[in-house]
Amino acid sequence: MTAHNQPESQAASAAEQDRGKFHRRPITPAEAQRRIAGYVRPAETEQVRLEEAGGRFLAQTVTAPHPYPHFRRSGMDGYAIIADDLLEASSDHMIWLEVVDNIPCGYTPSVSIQSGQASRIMTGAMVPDGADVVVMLEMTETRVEQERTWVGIKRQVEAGRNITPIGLEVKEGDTLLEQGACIGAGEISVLATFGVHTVTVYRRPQVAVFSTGTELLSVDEPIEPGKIRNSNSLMLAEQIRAAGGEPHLLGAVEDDLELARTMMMNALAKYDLVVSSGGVSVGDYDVMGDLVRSGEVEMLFNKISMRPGSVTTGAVKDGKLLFALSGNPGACFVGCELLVRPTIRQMMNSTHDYLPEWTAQLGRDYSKINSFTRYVRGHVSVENGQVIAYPALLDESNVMVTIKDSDCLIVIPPTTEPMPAGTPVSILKLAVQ
Ligand SMILES: Nc1nc2c(c(=O)[nH]1)N[C@H]1C(S)=C(S)[C@@H](COP(=O)(O)OP(=O)(O)OC[C@H]3O[C@@H](n4cnc5c(N)ncnc54)[C@H](O)[C@@H]3O)O[C@H]1N2
Ligand code: MOO
Ligand SMILES: [Mg+2]
Repeated sequence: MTAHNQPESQAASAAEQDRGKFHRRPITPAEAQRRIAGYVRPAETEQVRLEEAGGRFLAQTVTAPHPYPHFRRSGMDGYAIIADDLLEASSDHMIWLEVVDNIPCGYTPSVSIQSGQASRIMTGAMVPDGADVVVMLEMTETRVEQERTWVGIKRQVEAGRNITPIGLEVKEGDTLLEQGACIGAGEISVLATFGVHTVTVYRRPQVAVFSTGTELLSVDEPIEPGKIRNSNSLMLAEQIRAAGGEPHLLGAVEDDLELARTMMMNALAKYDLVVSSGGVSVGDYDVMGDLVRSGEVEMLFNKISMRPGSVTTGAVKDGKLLFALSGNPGACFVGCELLVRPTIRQMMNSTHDYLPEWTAQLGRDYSKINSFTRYVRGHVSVENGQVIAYPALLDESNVMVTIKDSDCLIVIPPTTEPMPAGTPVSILKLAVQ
């Protein structure tokens, strides 16, 4: 359908429809986030092998079944002895102790140490009872006499040296990892250490992604006048993956209410979360805006006092959330980072659901004034110990190319004055690969 062959019945009610489109009540970004959070349902859980758990979110709290280390551990290759045996040692007075055992890693000592004795011991091996210090091999010399081995030491050593006590890192019963922790290399090391070889994690939220726009070509199609390739769907899929969700690319539909309705309803029925791009503003073919207002879904908001993405729309149907993001790539990107990413992470109980907020100095003047909060894409650098955030030179909602150069969103509060370089600003750090 083109603007020129619009049916008459539609034209007749255009004025009424327009009123519904225009009179949107903006809510703050924080209020939009709060409303969404009220509808987040936790994802189901599943068991995965530890080697496949990277990037997943723990659905169990893990406590330590034993202390770590669980035996007194030597930190050096050397001799386990009693520190008091060296009280008389000095550079001109070598103390000789009899070597009564040799303890490699993985073995238990065969004897306890008595005064006058030493056990040769390796790094990581179990320190024998009685010994309270391990003297490094380099500080010793040995001699063998009548098949008995002696170790000589010329220095005093303080008790406890080179012995890691039981439970130094972790006491039995300590909380190791909280539910909702994202499993990275450090977490895997902890879980492996304590024998957790299968982990209960949240299922990745299954997120449907589709775009609306008669102008959209798929990525493999040649360009045509008036048409563009559908970059938002793939961009969103990557953002969703990075947030911990599993994207499902459903393609694009033309700006047709029925096609969009079918796509949206099918997506809502099949997936945990639905994210669309395009068609949420006030244009004649902005079908997602119309759909959400139609009452078929419960609208949570259709205007947020932010730029880009002021027309970002949120809705819920049968307990499932729908995000109708703006078609403009910049607004689509920001809407996903501010609203979709936290939702995915909240579904997996993440304590780090929202983008981390830092304080920085504005790196160059920012002259656009607005009554809405702006989330300006930018990049951070540290200069003379100060975090500086440089706004992208092209940051309009419809600009695509500078998204890739950004590692933060600079928060410019509503203002009537241009903001000079050096002004303290909040920035939201983007998780850059
Ligand atoms: N009269 C008004 N016009 C507009 C307003 C307004 O308040 N009054 N708001 C503007 C703002 S702000 C934004 S943001 C956009 C929102 O547009 P829509 O969400 O309705 O998106 P579309 O109209 O479908 O497309 C906008 C733009 O984005 C391109 N696009 C769409 N989908 C994709 C995609 N999948 N990949 C790449 N690019 C895409 C599309 O071709 C358009 O250029 O409305 C303003 N207008
Ligand atoms: O949604 Mo538009 O991006 O407010 O600029
Ligand atoms: Mg539009």
